[in-house]
Amino acid sequence: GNPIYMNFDIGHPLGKGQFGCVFVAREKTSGYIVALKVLTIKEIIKSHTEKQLRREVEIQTNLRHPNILRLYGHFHDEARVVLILEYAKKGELYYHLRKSGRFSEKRASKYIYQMTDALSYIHKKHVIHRDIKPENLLLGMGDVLKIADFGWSVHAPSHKRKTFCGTLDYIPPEMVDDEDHDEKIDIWSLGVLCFELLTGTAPFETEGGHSETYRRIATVDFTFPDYLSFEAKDLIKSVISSFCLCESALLSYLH
Ligand SMILES: O=C(Cc1cc(-c2ccc3c(-c4nc5ccccc5[nH]4)n[nH]c3c2)n[nH]1)Nc1cccc(F)c1
Repeated sequence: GNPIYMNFDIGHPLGKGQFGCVFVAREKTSGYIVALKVLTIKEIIKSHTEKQLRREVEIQTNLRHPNILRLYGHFHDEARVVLILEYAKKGELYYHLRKSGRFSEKRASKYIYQMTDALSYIHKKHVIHRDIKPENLLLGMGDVLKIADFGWSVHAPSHKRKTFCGTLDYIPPEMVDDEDHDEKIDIWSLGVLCFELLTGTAPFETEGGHSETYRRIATVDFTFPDYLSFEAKDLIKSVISSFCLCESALLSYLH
């Protein structure tokens, strides 16, 4: 029969993604609106992202959560791979943040709540996103947040036991970087995202180069604008510093 993309009326491009372009499309029989992401096989091979693509398809196919963009399926011909993704009616969160400069605490707290719900769902499945940022977030109807990209997500390392019995001195480096530490990377990003939604800027953003930014992250060197409520500052401080605390506590113990 016809190649499967004949089942879709292809509409306008929605955006040029990292690895390919995304089009709005309507499935002919059901009239269902979707986002089709077209990746050329040549590009996938050239950028050696085949393994990452397979992992992302596998992860995203198995995730079912209102705040995680659905991957309905995928198909390919000899030249390209096409992903059938959920269409998010209100587009990129980043666009709305730039347009309004910064969100009210009421609006930002709704998005952070939805993010937290989605993160606890994927962490229970031992999936870590590792790339939470406004550019990877979309908005569906009713202002529902949708995590769109799982390009850098991984399955957390499987652990025999949670706590170490005996001294820490003999544990290998890979065990130091344990699952809890990994999941905390997403929580750290949640703190950074919270700051960015409330102020329109990233907390450690600097005009200087990367080294300046790294220094500021390592020393948790950021300041809050005056308009933030005590609660907002308290939440961001506790989320960001809890990561540093456990990280530095563990490392200082080991040296
Ligand atoms: O590549 C992505 C993530 C992704 C999602 C999208 C994307 C981009 C835009 C939209 C939109 C959308 N709706 C809009 C409304 C107005 C303006 C712009 C809009 N974009 N809906 N759904 C989308 C989905 N681009 N890239 N996932 C992926 C990649 C490889 C394997 C896999 F299993 C998943």
